[in-house]
Amino acid sequence: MKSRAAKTLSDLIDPRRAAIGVALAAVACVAVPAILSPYWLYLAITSVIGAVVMQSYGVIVGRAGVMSLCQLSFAAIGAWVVMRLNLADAPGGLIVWVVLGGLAAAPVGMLIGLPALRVRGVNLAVITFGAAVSTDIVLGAKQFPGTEELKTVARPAAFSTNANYFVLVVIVFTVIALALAALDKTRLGRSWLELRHSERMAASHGISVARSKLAAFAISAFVAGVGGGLMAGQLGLVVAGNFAMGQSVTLFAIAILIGPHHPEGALMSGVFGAAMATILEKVRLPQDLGGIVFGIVPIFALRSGMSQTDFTRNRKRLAKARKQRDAAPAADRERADAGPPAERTVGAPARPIGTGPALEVTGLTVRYGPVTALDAVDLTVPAGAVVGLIGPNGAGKSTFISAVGGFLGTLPGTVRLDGVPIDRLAPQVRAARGLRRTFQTTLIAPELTQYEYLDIGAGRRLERAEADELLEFFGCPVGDLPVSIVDAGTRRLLDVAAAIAARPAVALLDEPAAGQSAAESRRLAERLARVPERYGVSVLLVEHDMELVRVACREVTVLDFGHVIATGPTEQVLRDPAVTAAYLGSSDTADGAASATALVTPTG
Ligand SMILES: Nc1ncnc2c1ncn2[C@@H]1O[C@H](COP(=O)(O)OP(=O)(O)OP(=O)(O)O)[C@@H](O)[C@H]1O
Repeated sequence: MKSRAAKTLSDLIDPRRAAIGVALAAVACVAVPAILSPYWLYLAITSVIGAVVMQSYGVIVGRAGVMSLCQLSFAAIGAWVVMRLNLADAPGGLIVWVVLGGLAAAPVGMLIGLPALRVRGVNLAVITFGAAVSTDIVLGAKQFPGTEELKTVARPAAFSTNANYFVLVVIVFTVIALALAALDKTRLGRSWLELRHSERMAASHGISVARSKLAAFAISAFVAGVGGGLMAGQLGLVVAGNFAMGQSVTLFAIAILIGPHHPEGALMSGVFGAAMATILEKVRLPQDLGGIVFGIVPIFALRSGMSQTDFTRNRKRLAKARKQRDAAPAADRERADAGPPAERTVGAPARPIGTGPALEVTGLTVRYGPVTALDAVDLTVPAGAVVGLIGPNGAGKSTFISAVGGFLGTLPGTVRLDGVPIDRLAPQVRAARGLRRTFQTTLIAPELTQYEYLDIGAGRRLERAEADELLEFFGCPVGDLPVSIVDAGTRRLLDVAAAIAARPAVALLDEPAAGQSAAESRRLAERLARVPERYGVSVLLVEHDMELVRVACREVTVLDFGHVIATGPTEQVLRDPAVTAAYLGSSDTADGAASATALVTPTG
């Protein structure tokens, strides 16, 4: 049986899909030039080149979720390089020039991507639009090389006719589509998906948000540059108007609407972008209608939160997954209800547990303006322990997790992991060093499957047996189910499994039992108590469920208004009158009253 861990080409590219894609491309290469008149063939070439440019939107907008409005500026760079090399009769010919054009655009993409490290959303859109405006101004003032001399771009002999040039652009489109599909399966591709949903989640899995975004800008600029170069090859001479900033915005709207991160979406977008004006002309409708349609329709896509191709693919995937789930043997569900297997026989070995504290926090202070959320908090998680962090609502528990995880920047106080100071490190570096966290609100990308999410968490490709063992242990349905069909409570457990999959020194778990029934919560508590011995991971557990805390934690620290009011063995701390008083102080909330009752009435 083939191992999941061995990353072969067929792991990166679905052979069936790739074969279908290549076959369709081959049919198009034969049929389109044979069927279409020269006019429509020319339009078909324009559409496929448009589709290549849209593939660049597919990377930056569709995959990474970054609002970029200057993709045509990158295309202009590609075209410029091709025209310059053509004017100089540089060696290599058009195909080499096109690649060089893409390579020239990539660093410019990274440069424009630098502000994206600090700003996002509309602000970033404005910055990228500024780049498009600057390109417009520069191109308006300076002509493309070769236009004065009227030296048109020389096509290679094999692609000199339009019929053959169509074949070339289809090949380029197909190669890019296959390369991007393979990239989707790599850690970089998955990191884009996480970025699109939550940068904090990505950082918590050890992913560098900066590197992933810059890579998205560079790759998307490369693809757009290739598109621009092909455009120069098609037209012979290009002018500033071919890359107008307004066009960049229209293509962005098409990207949001159609979803060019899927090959069929890129093609549809290319056809729309290139042929819309002609179709309107043919049916005798005013050209302005195109602009109005592209202004209004994306609003619907934004409201559904999905592009057209995502919507269609999602529906198919959900239907398939529901069938898969309903067909799951009853035994599987029963197993989730029973206790976990006594011994772990698969997967990576447990992390060796040290002797000193796994996590040692001293004097940690966090202020949000006038609110002191944490005031010189000390807390230790001994190696091999599950320690509870409890306290009424607003006590500072989540702030503590974020602060220790590095999500609130550099703060007063020290944080040591396995004896090594980590308090000056970025969140993704802390995660990579062995400090993982989960969030109160999980934002797992619904496009992922359970296995894919565990792979992201682990930072490596897990064996199927190892993935199933983790899922089973934490009470998730076993198998590679799409995340979109598992309920919110199960997603939290999946989050915990993904954190543990990385074998960190310490996992900070923020209310993992929220959304679980009392019985499920009890089961989770029993399993969490066994995490150190089973996986070698020490745990800090934030919870409101006192029954769970009692079963899972051997020690507890209690926070109230950002101060530690008690710390020590669980039962002793829960009987502390100061702790009960802190909870009763918040008994105006249902949570506080319930927790205060649970503190004094152990049910274990
Ligand atoms: N981003 C923020 N800006 C300003 N104040 C904040 C922010 N986040 C938290 N706080 C405040 O800091 C204090 C601690 O909040 P925190 O969310 O850490 O408490 P908690 O113990 O996790 O509460 P809960 O149990 O309800 O999750 C509260 O007074 C809260 O209002």
